[in-house]
Amino acid sequence: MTTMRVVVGGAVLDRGRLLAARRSAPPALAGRWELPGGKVEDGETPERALVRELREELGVEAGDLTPVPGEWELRPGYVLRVWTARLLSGAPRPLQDHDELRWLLPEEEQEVDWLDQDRPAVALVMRRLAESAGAEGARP
Ligand SMILES: Nc1nc2c([nH]c(=O)n2[C@H]2C[C@H](O)[C@@H](COP(=O)(O)OP(=O)(O)OP(=O)(O)O)O2)c(=O)[nH]1
Repeated sequence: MTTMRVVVGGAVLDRGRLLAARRSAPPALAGRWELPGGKVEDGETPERALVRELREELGVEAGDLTPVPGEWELRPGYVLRVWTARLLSGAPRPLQDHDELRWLLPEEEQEVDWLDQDRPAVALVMRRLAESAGAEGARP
């Protein structure tokens, strides 16, 4: 039986923007932008892994996790799954694995060079953000 290793990615949302993180390693991925996160460890649920990774990498507490439908192959044996998340406390800082962070509005999605594997999930999240911004704008 082959076991797929799950890499969890956090689409951290705040005030209508998505947090993008620029990888600092390994050399093949450095400089490309991703959703912060990492590998689920043995015995850990994906949601707990994501909360842990966001704490380690960004120094924040995140919650209100909602799965983004879909699963994206990263390389043989590894899949990416994504959750939207809200900040409960702290301001994100690039503590580990990243050297820059940016908050992007939906129309700024293409301003960073996302890892290819992240693009479908990022597009879904940005579409939803744009829709909810539109709905808010339409309220009296
Ligand atoms: N964190 C993260 N990794 C991604 C994304 N997209 C993508 O292809 N990857 C790849 C890069 C890495 O090869 C792998 C995740 O590894 P990682 O280095 O972030 O995981 P980790 O924090 O658990 O690190 P480690 O235990 O291997 O040191 O998945 C993404 O959006 N977020």
